[in-house]
Amino acid sequence: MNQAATVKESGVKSMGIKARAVIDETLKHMEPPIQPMGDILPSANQLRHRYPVNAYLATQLENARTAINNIVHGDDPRLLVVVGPCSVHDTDGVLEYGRRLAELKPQLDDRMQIVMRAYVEKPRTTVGWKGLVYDPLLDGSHHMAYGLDKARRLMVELAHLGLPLATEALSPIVSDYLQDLVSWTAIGARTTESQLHREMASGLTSAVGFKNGTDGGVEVAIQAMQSSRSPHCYPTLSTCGRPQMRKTLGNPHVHLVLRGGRGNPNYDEGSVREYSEALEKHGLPVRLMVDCSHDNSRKDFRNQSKVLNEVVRQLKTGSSTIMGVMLESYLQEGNQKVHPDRPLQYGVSITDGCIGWGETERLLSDLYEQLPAK
Ligand SMILES: O=C[C@H](O)[C@H](O)COP(=O)(O)O
Ligand SMILES: C=C(OP(=O)(O)O)C(=O)O
Repeated sequence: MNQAATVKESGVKSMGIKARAVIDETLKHMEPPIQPMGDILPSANQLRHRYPVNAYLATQLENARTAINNIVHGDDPRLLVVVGPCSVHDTDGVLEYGRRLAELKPQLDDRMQIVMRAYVEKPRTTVGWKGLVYDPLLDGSHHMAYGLDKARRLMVELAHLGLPLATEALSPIVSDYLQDLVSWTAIGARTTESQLHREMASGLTSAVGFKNGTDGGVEVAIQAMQSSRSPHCYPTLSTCGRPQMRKTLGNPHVHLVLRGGRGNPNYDEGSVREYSEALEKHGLPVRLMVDCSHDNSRKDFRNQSKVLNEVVRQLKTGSSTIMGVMLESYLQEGNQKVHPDRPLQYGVSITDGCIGWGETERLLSDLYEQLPAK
């Protein structure tokens, strides 16, 4: 399916005629994605030029980042809701999901800030498919130039739907290809303790959520926050692709994300109180996000609604600590394995199990009813 046409035909209901004209003008200049081309990668600047952030998107991104930062700091009472697929493997399916979410979003905007997960890199516990950027054809061929191109193109198209985007920043090099399109960034449980990721986070323009470690350890995420709030100096590649020493100012918008650990949840009232005290003790803002998936759901997507209900209960008792939630959701519920001889089921995750669109719509509408008006 022609993706440019898909966006054009989507009829973004919440946008005016002027905004649509800007989108059409941008899409006119988009060429079809480059084809697999071996191990030469374009530079981040080349790809940014190919799929640019125009003036319309720049304003939208700035507004979304400001709103998210305000929520993180407690200056906006709305709930931050990061929702979307565990991973992107099929850009058509993810665009369809994005169109549905973009249609729902305006009805929720006054009580929550919706941000869509566009996770194009996946961390693995040992080995496995590492995401669209690394292996876009899902067959171990690792056409990374094609993967980067597809990922950036998808993010531009989703952003044009009016959706702020979230991603996990995994490779500090890949981050430069995509970060200008991202409004909320995760540093995952497997990399929270890594100095490279803390350095990267210290220079990102988006708010950054540090997950607690896979063993449930929250201390590493608190240390990561302390590190990333400080300036850093580190070697990397420039956006032109040359080795560069990068100096960062420190990121004041870092925060904690509770995702459970070793099969045990950590979103209960006692845990939230304990981690709030730890944040306070370290002089950090007492604001955190609860990831309803991963070990908080005991890795069963059917438990995400239970986690969300408990978060709502805590919010209703007046807790000002929880400022956001994360849900793993896609078009169809569950997940599937990639098999070379079997076609994939459309709209089903190939990484962690997700709740389906029907449940997502229901949960978000119920959540809206239970949240106080702004
Ligand atoms: O979020 C997805 C997964 O939990 C994460 O990528 C780790 O997956 P794995 O344990 O299957 O490698
Ligand atoms: C991999 C993820 O989370 P975690 O780092 O908590 O496992 C994710 O959110 O996709």
